[in-house]
Amino acid sequence: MGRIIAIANQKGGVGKTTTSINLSASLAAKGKKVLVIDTDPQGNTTSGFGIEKNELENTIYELILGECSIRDCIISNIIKNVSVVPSNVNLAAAEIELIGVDKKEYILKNEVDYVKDDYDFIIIDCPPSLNMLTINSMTTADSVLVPIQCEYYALEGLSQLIHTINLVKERLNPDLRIDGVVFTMYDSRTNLSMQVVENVKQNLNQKVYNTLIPRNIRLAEAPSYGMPINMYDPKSAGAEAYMQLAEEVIKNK
Ligand SMILES: Nc1ncnc2c1ncn2[C@@H]1O[C@H](COP(=O)(O)OP(=O)(O)OP(=O)(O)O)[C@@H](O)[C@H]1O
Ligand SMILES: [Mg+2]
Repeated sequence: MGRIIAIANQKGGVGKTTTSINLSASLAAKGKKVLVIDTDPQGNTTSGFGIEKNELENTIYELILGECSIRDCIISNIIKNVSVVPSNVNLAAAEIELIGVDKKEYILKNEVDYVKDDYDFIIIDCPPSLNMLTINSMTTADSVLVPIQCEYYALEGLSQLIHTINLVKERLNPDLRIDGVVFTMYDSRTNLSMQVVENVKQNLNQKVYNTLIPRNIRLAEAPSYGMPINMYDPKSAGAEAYMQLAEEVIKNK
């Protein structure tokens, strides 16, 4: 049965999508079957895998509205061992269209239940907010992986995120746990990065992954070629880091 990990932090631009794409591709390179679910109307995970996001008949939007089933919107093996539930800007309207819908917190979970035995890992990229899509992702997930950018305001908003995770756990998904924290855009040349890591370790009583994702220009370039880093530049520091993270995630059962 697949392990379902939501990649979440309501802070924007911390590396959720970069981690979703490259952790998934690295797990796949290690022989794991992976489904990536894009729940962000920005659709960056979708386009990051080279999918033309505005020409899709079925996306997570249709799935959330009950207009298609999950199998109708999965794009299979976009790269070897990676399948994608795509998203695009249409999803931005879902929040409003869900007003008054019964049990709307469980829509994604009910669909993922049909396919979770088909995969070793299901990775859900969350939008930068604590909205109904993020709640759906957390209701679906076994655990939440929190990317934290190595910058001065890193801790800001984390208590709110943890509060949300705890609320979902209490009311919607009793088995939900925090998988761990992963530091992104780490710059070994600056004291700031080191300080952020130390600060978070001291103040946040959570598992911290040993892998530090470096700030690496190749990671920023890869999406414009529609490729994960291990295809775009497998020898880059970014590719190596995400491979190492994948290994840690596999061990962190
Ligand atoms: N390790 C890294 N090194 C260099 N650039 C990075 C790295 N990680 C992410 N980036 C770049 O930083 C920007 C934000 O990253 P990303 O889109 O992954 O964050 P996000 O948390 O998904 O953002 P959003 O909250 O908008 O969904 C992107 O331009 C991305 O290419
Ligand atoms: Mg994103």
